[in-house]
Amino acid sequence: MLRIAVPNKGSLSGPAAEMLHEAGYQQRRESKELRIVDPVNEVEFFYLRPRDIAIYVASGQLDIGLTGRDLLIDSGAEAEEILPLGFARSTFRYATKPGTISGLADLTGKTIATSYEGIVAAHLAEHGIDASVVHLDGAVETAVQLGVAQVIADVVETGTSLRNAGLEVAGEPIMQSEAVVIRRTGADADDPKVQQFLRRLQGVLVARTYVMMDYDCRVEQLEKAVALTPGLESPTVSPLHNEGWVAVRAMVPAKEAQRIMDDLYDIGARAILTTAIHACRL
Ligand SMILES: Nc1ncnc2c1ncn2[C@@H]1O[C@H](COP(=O)(O)OP(=O)(O)OP(=O)(O)O)[C@@H](O)[C@H]1O
Ligand SMILES: O=P(O)(O)OC[C@H]1O[C@H](OP(=O)(O)OP(=O)(O)O)[C@H](O)[C@@H]1O
Ligand SMILES: [Mg+2]
Repeated sequence: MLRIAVPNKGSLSGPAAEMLHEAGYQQRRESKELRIVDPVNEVEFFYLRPRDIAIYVASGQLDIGLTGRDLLIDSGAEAEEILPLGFARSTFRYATKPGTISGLADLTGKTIATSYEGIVAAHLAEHGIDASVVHLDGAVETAVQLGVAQVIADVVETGTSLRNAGLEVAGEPIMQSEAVVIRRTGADADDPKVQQFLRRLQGVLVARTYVMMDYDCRVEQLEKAVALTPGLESPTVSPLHNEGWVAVRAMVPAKEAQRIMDDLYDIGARAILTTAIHACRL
C-alpha cells in the first residue's frame, strides 16, 4: 500500500484534497481524521502539518508527500521535489517599511522576523550577509510595527498582507513556491505504485489546463487549421459525409481556446466546439 502525506491545515490542505479527489482517490470526510485508507486504490493517506511533511517523507516511513516547495527547502530534510502541482503559488520575499532597504547589503545588522528560518539563514549565508533572524510562528507582518524586527521574510501572494501592515517588498524574490509532490531523496524512481500516482495527478493537471476542440473545415484549409490546433501529438482528422470537408479533434490550452476559435472561424472552420476534459492519461 502506498503511504502518502497530505497537508491537514492551511492554504495547501483544501486544494490538495480537491486534487486527490479529482484523481479518483477517497479523501477524509471530516477535518479531525488523521489517517484514512483507500482500499480500492491501495493508498493510505496521513493528514499531517504541512511543515512536518518533508520530515516524515525523509524518514522513509511515508512514500510520497504533498507540501509547499518553500516548506520542503526550509525543512532541510532529505527529500526531493518530483512533480509541481500548480496551486498555492507564492513568492518568498523580504519586506520592510518603505525606504528602509535599497539592496541586499542593507540587511547587514538588521533583525529579520520569519517563520522560514532555514530559507532565510541559507539565503543570508549565500550572500555573505550578517543579520539576526528571529523565529515567529505566523502573522509575521506585524513584527515590524511592534518593533520585534526591522525586516520580515515571508510568503507573498497578492501583497495584501504587506500593504495592510504598511510594508513593501525589498530586493528580488528569494524563491518562487507552489505545491509539490515530494519523495525521499534517492528513493526508487521506478516504483510502479508511485509512477501510477504521479500519472493520475498529471492527468488532473492536464484536464485542468486543456480542453478538447472539435470543428469542421474544408480540406484546402486543413494545414492552416492544424497549425492553429497541433494538439499534444497530432490532431485526429476524419472525413465528413460532405465531400471536401473534414472533422478535426485536438486538445488545446484552455486559456487560448477563445482566441483559437476566432482564428479557426476566420479561416472558414465551422461547428467549432470545446468540451471539458474530466480525466486523462497522456
Ligand atoms: N496566501 C498564500 N497564497 C499562496 N500560498 C500560500 C499562502 N500562504 C501560504 N501559502 C503556502 O502554504 C504553505 C504554508 O502552509 P501553512 O499551512 O504552513 O501556512 P498557511 O497556509 O499560512 O496556514 P496557517 O494558517 O497555518 O498559517 C507554503 O507552501 C506557502 O507558500
Ligand atoms: O500576499 P498575500 O495574498 O496577503 O498572502 C500572503 C500571506 O498569506 C499567508 O498568511 P496567513 O493568512 O496564512 O497567515 P500567517 O501569517 O499566520 O501564516 C502568508 O504567511 C502571508 O502572510
Ligand atoms: Mg500562514
